[in-house]
Amino acid sequence: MQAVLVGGTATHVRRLLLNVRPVQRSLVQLQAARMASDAAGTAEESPIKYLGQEEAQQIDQELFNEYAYSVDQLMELAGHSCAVALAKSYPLTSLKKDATVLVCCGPGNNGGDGLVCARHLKMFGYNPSVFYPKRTDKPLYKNLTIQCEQLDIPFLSHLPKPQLLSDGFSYIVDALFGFSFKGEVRPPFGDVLKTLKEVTVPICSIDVPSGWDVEGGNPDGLQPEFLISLTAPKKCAEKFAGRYHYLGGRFVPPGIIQKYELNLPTYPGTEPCIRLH
Ligand SMILES: NC(=O)C1=CN([C@@H]2O[C@H](COP(=O)(O)OP(=O)(O)OC[C@H]3O[C@@H](n4cnc5c(N)ncnc54)[C@H](OP(=O)(O)O)[C@@H]3O)[C@@H](O)[C@H]2O)[C@@H](O)CC1
Ligand SMILES: [K+]
Repeated sequence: MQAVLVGGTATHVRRLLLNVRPVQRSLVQLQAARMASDAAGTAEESPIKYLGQEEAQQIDQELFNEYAYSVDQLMELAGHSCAVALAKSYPLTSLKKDATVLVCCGPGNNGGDGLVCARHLKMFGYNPSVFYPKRTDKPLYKNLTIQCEQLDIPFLSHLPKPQLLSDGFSYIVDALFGFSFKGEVRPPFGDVLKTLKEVTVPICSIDVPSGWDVEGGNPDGLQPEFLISLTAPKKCAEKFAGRYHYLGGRFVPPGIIQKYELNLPTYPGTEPCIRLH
């Protein structure tokens, strides 16, 4: 705490810390740190942390097991932040082709984020379609699928050729694999990634560009124009050379931010996402 007791803030901060419950302390400490750096006027923000694969999975488990969040909750917030960041990058009025968007969903939670994102894009006035080749039997995914179907979001039975995709869609959301992707791509996703590599419209990746090693990236893989990192960027995001890099998933409790030294930027106002570059 010494580092944050600057100028007239010391007594105020001590009083605050005495009067709050332990779970609130980290919030107060975060705020105190901000007050201190504001007061000093010199402190530079530490750089945001880029997570390794194991660390990302550890945080994921901690959110569920120790912080008692459910997958549905976080997926909803994550998918919503993806749709908002996409709408900021590709405003409805700037799109031709009736604002058609294709959302490609994989078998895990990254695919679930894609289904949530598709639903919110529809609510925002876009015309999403979904390609979801390997479905999971769990109720969460079934429900997300029904919710999309009830909004008349079409599900494609196969992935069209690159030329048709480029002609038919304004951009393509890549929600195939996130931080649990490992090893060589297995069928049917090799063909899917090959097709996506050939399209000429922007590819927009959720959390990790699919087919990239979560830490090392993939210089021969997809080169998305847009990436939204969820919770915190993964190491591979250092290799992202596209136009829009967002951070979303504004649900990380201060305890986790501190424990893993995430150094997350401050989200503006009530925004669910923030542009990193
Ligand atoms: N707390 C958070 O941070 C939150 C995270 N969230 C989101 O969850 C994402 C992580 O989700 P996840 O853990 O379910 O894994 P994900 O990356 O979707 O992939 C798993 C699937 O891929 C498959 N698969 C793997 N490798 C493969 C290969 N080589 N070739 C082919 N298939 C392969 C694997 O198959 P299996 O090994 O089971 O056969 C499995 O089916 C994360 O990135 C973020 O988007 C938010 O929803 C909520 C908050
Ligand atoms: K992805």
